Amino acid sequence: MKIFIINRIKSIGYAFKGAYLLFKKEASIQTQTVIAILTIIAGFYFEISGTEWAIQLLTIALIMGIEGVNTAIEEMADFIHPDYDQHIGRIKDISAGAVFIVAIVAMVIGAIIYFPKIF
Ligand SMILES: Nc1ncnc2c1ncn2[C@@H]1O[C@H](COP(=O)(O)OP(=O)(O)OP(=O)(O)O)[C@@H](O)[C@H]1O
Repeated sequence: MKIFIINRIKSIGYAFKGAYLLFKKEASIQTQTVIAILTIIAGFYFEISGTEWAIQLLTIALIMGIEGVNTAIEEMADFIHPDYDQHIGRIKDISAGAVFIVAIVAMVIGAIIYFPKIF
């Protein structure tokens, strides 16, 4: 049991290190952080409901989480096969496509929440 708890604490430490690397190194995550802060400010300004807060925060977490996974896939692809390769290109395109899908849905969710409050 003690070993289990120590290992879990170590895992949290590794996860913190990974999140720190993402925020420090990845321009796309930095951009998304700025957008997330702006939407949180907008949430307070327009006094969105509890449900809208939950959906907004979930959307922010989803987009940043999937961007983190995309970055990890790109890093792994570059490590395993640094040279140009059609398959690596396809893997990276599919990974970027996953981020794109979430980003489109996030924009639609933003429009559903804020359009009625602005217009
Ligand atoms: N080794 C490779 N072989 C073939 N095509 C590649 C390779 N590396 C990148 N590409 C192509 O270039 C695109 C961009 O790849 P890249 O790794 O620069 O990602 P990115 O989205 O620009 O990420 P970031 O902005 O985080 O660096 C890929 O989606 C793929 O189409």
